[in-house]
Amino acid sequence: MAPTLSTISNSNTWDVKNFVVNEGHGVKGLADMGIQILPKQYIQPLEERITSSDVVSEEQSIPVIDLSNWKDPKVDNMICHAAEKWGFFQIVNHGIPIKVFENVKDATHRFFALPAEEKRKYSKDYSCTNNVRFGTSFTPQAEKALEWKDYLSLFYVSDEEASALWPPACRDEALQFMKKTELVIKKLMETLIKGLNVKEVDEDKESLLMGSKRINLNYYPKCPNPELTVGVGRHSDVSTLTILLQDSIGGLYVKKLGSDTWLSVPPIDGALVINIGDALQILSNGRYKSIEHRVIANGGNNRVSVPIFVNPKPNDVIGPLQQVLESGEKPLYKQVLYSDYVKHFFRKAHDGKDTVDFAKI
Ligand SMILES: COc1cc(/C=C/C(=O)SCCNC(=O)CCNC(=O)[C@H](O)C(C)(C)COP(=O)(O)OP(=O)(O)OC[C@H]2O[C@@H](n3cnc4c(N)ncnc43)[C@H](O)[C@@H]2OP(=O)(O)O)ccc1O
Ligand SMILES: O=C(O)CCC(=O)C(=O)O
Ligand SMILES: [Fe+2]
Repeated sequence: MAPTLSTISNSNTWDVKNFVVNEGHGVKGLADMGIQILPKQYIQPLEERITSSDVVSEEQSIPVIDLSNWKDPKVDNMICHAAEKWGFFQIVNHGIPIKVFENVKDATHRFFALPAEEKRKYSKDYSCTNNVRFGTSFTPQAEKALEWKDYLSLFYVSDEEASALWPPACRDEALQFMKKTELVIKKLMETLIKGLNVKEVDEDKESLLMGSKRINLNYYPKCPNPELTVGVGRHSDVSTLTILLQDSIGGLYVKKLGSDTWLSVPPIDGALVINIGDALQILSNGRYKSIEHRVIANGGNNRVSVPIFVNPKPNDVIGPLQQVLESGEKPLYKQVLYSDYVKHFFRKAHDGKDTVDFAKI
């Protein structure tokens, strides 16, 4: 029987988690019912909520790098400097048509507007492939409090597989976004690798740095008590590099390196947010930083974001690159199978930067 607004308000007697997670309604299903009070399953401990005293100032934020004159070596220096000191930056004038961004954001809204029965076909229990997964929160089975977010996660294998298995509501736009960002991703990676004294990116290196890609479509519905919960908890990405498209709503916060303060990442029309992931932190022996970030919930608007996670291949072994250690630097990380690293990340709740301990010597 469909729950009524009054049973929903009393989340002691109604199984919210079953409705949202197992029945595949997602948190959007909950928000669409018009709940006025946040169910207790979403109330985060105080230390996980972001307050104004945690934020430095709205004026200070991550670097914005203009790529219109990429031939200028200063641009390469800015990219490597941002990767070392901030772990996060935005790029503008990158040459990717804005229409591609608009299309994939519209497609994200279109997918999440589908009825629960349609979206559920792509959930872990029903999806005919591990490469397509609709879900909610992060790891509901391991989390003490749920996160206010639904997602569709698409692991790219080939155009043919995407055409056959990705949801028609968003597959062409997601694929187009991946294709149109390819060149920028390649150039960013070459710049970063040159900055590590690696002269040549051969086939093995290319696989390690960008052998696989995953695109997520994130949906954060309007929330009745945004101050009590989070959109995404504190984490760093397990990718080498993440390319993130956010809409105009805002809500992404990034930890300032070496401090306990958080900076908001303001939406800039036409910009992409770039961040270093754990795999590149490990490969660079800690020179490039994968930085903790999180997303707040929003009381006034629905929000979407679309990250492309650029990764090693699942079967690659990652550890500090030999070229980085040539100068006599001591390795900080051991060699680990990348899929073991990712499985470790996905089997626990978000816990800030703790995932990287898995690879520490
Ligand atoms: C969702 O909210 C998020 C997501 C993120 C993501 C940040 C990233 O950086 S994603 C980039 C990750 N890298 C890759 O995907 C490339 C390499 N891929 C692999 O190594 C494998 O494909 C695999 C991801 C390890 C899955 O391999 P498989 O053999 O299929 O293993 P399983 O046993 O099925 O899965 C292991 C474990 O992980 C859970 N899981 C798998 N895929 C996802 C997914 N896309 N989203 C969420 N969880 C996933 C799966 O349920 C399994 O857990 P069990 O407990 O059921 O064993 C950042 C922030 C966010 O909020
Ligand atoms: O929605 C955002 O702005 C960031 C999402 C994020 O950090 C992630 O999906 O890994
Ligand atoms: Fe992230």
